[in-house]
Amino acid sequence: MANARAAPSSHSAATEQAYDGSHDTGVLLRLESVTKSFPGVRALDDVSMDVVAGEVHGLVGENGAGKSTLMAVASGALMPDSGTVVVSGHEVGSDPAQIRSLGLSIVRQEPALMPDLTVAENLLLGVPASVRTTAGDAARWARKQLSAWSETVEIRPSTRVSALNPSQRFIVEITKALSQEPTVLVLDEPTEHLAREDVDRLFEKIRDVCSRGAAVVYISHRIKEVRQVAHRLTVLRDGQAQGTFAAAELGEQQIVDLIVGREVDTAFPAKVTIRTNGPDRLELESFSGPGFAPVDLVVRPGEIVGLAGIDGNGQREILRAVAGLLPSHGTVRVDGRGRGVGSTTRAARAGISYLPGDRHREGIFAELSVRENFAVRNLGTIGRLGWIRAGAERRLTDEAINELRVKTPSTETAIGSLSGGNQQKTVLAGVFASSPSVILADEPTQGVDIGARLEIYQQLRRKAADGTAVLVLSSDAFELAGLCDRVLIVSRGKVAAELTGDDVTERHITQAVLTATTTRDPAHRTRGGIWKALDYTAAPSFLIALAIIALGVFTASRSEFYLSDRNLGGVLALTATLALAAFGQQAIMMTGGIDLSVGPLMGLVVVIGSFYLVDGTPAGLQLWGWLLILTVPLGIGVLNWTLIDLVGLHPMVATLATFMGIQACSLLLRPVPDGLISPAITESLSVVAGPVPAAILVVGLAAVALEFLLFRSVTGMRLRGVGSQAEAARVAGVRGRRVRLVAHLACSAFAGLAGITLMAQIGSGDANAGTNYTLQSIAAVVIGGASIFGGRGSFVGALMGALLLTQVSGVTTFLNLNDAWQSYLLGGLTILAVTAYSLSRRRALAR
Ligand SMILES: Nc1ncnc2c1ncn2[C@@H]1O[C@H](COP(=O)(O)OP(=O)(O)OP(=O)(O)O)[C@@H](O)[C@H]1O
Repeated sequence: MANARAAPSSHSAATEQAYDGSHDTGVLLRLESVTKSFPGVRALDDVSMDVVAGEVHGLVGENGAGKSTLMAVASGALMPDSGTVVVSGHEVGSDPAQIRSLGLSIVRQEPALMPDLTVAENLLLGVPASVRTTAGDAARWARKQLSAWSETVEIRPSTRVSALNPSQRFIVEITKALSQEPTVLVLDEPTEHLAREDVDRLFEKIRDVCSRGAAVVYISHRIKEVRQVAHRLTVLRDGQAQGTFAAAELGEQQIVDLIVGREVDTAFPAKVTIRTNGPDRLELESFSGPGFAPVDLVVRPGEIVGLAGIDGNGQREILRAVAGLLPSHGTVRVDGRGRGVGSTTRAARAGISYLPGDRHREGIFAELSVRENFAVRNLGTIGRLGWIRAGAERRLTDEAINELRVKTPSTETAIGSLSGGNQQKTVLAGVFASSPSVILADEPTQGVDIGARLEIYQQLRRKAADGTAVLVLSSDAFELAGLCDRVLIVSRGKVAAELTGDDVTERHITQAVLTATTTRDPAHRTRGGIWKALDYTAAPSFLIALAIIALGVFTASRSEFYLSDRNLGGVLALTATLALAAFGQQAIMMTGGIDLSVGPLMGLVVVIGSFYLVDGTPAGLQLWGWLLILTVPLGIGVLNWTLIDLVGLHPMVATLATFMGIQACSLLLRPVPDGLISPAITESLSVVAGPVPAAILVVGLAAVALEFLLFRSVTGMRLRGVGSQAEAARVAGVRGRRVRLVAHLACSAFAGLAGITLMAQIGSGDANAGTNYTLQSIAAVVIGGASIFGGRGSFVGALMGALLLTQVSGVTTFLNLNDAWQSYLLGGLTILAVTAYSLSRRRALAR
């Protein structure tokens, strides 16, 4: 950025290329008169733009100008109010799958990845079937795709996406887009989280894409990058196109003026040294944590200190440990006080305020309004005696968002609907207003437009001048050079160099980062330990097996009858029934749903059987009975799906309604238990092989087959993908509704099968026979490792969970415990399992 003011430029005839159709033959993406409004805002107003073969087309504009919305329309994710989209010569509607098959790939500001799926699975699901390999070959194929990005890439195909840091998520997203060999590649602020060497790699890929005749749309606020890479650029302002220009003919300042539409000062605020006799504002002494060795560091009042380094060298971990987000050892002093941090509450109490680098995951509460997002960081100022002072809240919010020029229809708008840059500004406004002693800022200007970027630099400088210590982490050496008084170069977990005074330049920082040669202390590598082990899919089954064996051995030592054939056979038969119900519950929970109607449905099957499958019923009528037993559950599955997916009811509400409806039908048909099921049928359903019921053998084989389907087939990946992140799955071309329909049908079908085995066990028509199975099936899958939020679980885990629950119900008798113990044990086990699994997931998340 030049230290100069420039006059706003007009759209000179020399730079603007009016499109006269001469490029028609090479147009790969055409947007014509596209208009799109959201409540309170016209995001796009009659915007037209052509992207031609072989070019990089820059798309620039302030935060909220409409760039992402335009590309969402181009990729089919959003339906425009009017206007047309033509991709590779075909006029298209809002059909992401069709547009993708025509060769348009998009890398969004927030990667559309499914967090519970592995890197390989995300890559596989994200590409069209024509490019895709088989599920069994996914790991090898993914490794190949990733190594095309870089031979030294540190992303393993088997790692869950939830454990990746933002930069790695972008690399996976870009790799996914590139592996489709796109005709039009849209990159929406791809470099905000990338380290310098990855930016260079990306530019190389962009050149490759163009050299094979495809086109790239490049959205960025980094004008230098846009000028470096783009052939032409289109400027958007307040939803209107300001023209398309040949990039080489525009200077940096001209681009800035076109974007902002007014005179902009692009100078960094002057650096001022403040001298005080007081203690250092922030002091780290022998401060160590996961990913970095003991660090000594001070930030004096009024100082802005930068942290630089190649991504993954520990600089982010230092910042996060000071913020209390990572465990640490050593001393942190703020104004000479304090000893350790260890938690975010203690950090906040010490006056440390953290601006997260991962805005989507840690920075915003997407469903809450702009006002609430601001307020949550300033409860100390706007709260009194536990209550929010509405007047102060409104006033401070208005002031803060005006200062940073947050573009929002109102402060009551949900922050999730703002453009990325405006979200970032809101989070920053909250941090600034909290008047902290120390500001830790991780990539403070990510996604922020040029005008606001300068405002942020000025605010940081003003905060520093007021005595706040500012520690900034940025992958942009230019930003660090312009903003910081000192820059620390972190390499392999250690501070390898310090640049001060005149040495704080972009060139010196880049040079120091690239030449830093410390060695990492092996003791400070990240440790996963037990939590990481628990995060593996098979871990719950393993733990349950241990619990079953321990409980079994203990009970057998107390009662010789426990290991009798009769008891074991009984436990296994009951397990088969519960496991079948749990398989159904698992299928639906995998998609993020829940089915409360499972139990009554089992009861209804028993009731139907008690009318048609009794001795003396003609064969034709028995056949009719079997037909009903098999089809009624499928009908219930369709009904549940209709209520949830088509009518829009919450799964809990919808299936509670069907729970009551089915129960009422069963009670109407069988107000009291009656109707003896034909012994011939119950006996044939209760065949045993030695002490082992055939049913449990079939159920065991089914669990293995289902597990294989879940983890080794594209269908299984889709099921998990929809539950893990429905929107990302949709972007990946997965038809969520269809997947949920299959899950509902599977759930009810398994409940029907469980009803049949239950019928064999109780032998007569009892409307209440199945009701307990609803909660038990949920408990079994949760103990088996499923997440009630979807995306995680296991059929083998569900079977093991069912076995443990059945075992627990039985052992109380052998241990002479009263019946209440069944509930204690059941509740205790569920809480223990859920706590262990959710802790393991949190600990396994990216640092
Ligand atoms: N789903 C939505 N609901 C409501 N408003 C929306 C939605 N998506 C975008 N907007 C609004 O449309 C306008 C344009 O947003 P868009 O994300 O396209 O801007 P942008 O140019 O990409 O900005 P940035 O550079 O900050 O990413 C903004 O005012 C934004 O708040």
